[in-house]
Amino acid sequence: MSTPASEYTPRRANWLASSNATAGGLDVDPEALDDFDSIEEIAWDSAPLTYHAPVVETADSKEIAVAVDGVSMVYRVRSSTEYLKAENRFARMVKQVTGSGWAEIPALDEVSFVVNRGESVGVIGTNGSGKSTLMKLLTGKVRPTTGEVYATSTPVMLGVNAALVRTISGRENIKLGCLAMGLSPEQAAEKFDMIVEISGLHDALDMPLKAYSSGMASRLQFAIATAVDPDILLIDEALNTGDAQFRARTKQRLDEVRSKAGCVFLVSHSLGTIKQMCTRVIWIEQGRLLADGDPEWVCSQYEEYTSHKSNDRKRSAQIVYDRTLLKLAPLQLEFSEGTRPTRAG
Ligand SMILES: Nc1ncnc2c1ncn2[C@@H]1O[C@H](COP(=O)(O)OP(=O)(O)OP(=O)(O)O)[C@@H](O)[C@H]1O
Repeated sequence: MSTPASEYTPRRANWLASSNATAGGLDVDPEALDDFDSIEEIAWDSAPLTYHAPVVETADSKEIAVAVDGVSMVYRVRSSTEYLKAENRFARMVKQVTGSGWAEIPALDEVSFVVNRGESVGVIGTNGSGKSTLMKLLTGKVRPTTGEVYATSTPVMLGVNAALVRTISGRENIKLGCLAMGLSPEQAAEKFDMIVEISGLHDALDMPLKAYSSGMASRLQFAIATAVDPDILLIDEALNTGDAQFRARTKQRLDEVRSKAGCVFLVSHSLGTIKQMCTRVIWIEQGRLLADGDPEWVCSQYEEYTSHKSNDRKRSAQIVYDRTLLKLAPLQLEFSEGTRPTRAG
């Protein structure tokens, strides 16, 4: 799908190459310079950036499961302070009295990618980067501000928020949950063993739910939610509640979905879970698609980025951001006649 990116020469390397002459023979280790923001400033301006032309991708209707085509999302929310930004005094007073100031919160910016059947895609990014927004758009329940999401079948969001009844047992909750998700009583009975198996709660099945720990309840909710057999499955953070055994069983279930020619999206802050479960990783940062590819590589860039961020090394974080972005070939989607999948929703 992607064209090999031309090699990116880190700016610091360029700077060091030119500075060797002036370094008076001193042996300077580039890595040792990482913490010096002033040096980063010099490095920053010394090398030009090169950007790729977009890769035009013709979507193959036999392979494709989801296509996200130039999607941007801006939330509009009422803001109590927005009136201060009104153009003149009168407008400001009106807004102040009516409280009608609106603030715009950009969440996604021109995101494009294609996911084929059988893929399991991890979605990573720091807090507020736009992962959940992307998931909401994939379900089709929320429309993007611009761009379009296409899917061959309606993606199903698997959350841990399916309602459970506290006063009845886990066993009864499984039956009730399946019926609530639209399964017939026969289908619910068929799925029962699998749900118990995934939840790992064999011994606690007849206890009322109020006696479950929150982790146990989450596992039960998650297991019930997996009873539906969606073609495209979206999971947002749900896997963080379980232990290693629970994750292993869940992986098995996700592999089943994938093997039935479906695809899975998994949002998680746990890179271990992502690497274990996914065949491909998408990194969304500040609303932009920053990387899309091999889980090991994308996660390692992300780890480097977050480590710089958490140590307040803004320049170094920015360098990792830019370097990673340069490896991404921007995608321009093209549908051949009659092959455009339906809009998600
Ligand atoms: N319903 C909403 N109304 C207004 N702004 C929103 C809404 N939902 C999300 N946002 C904003 O959109 C941006 C992206 O949020 P989103 O929840 O998609 O990020 P995230 O990557 O899932 O974050 P986290 O990892 O913390 O769950 C944030 O700036 C957030 O404040």
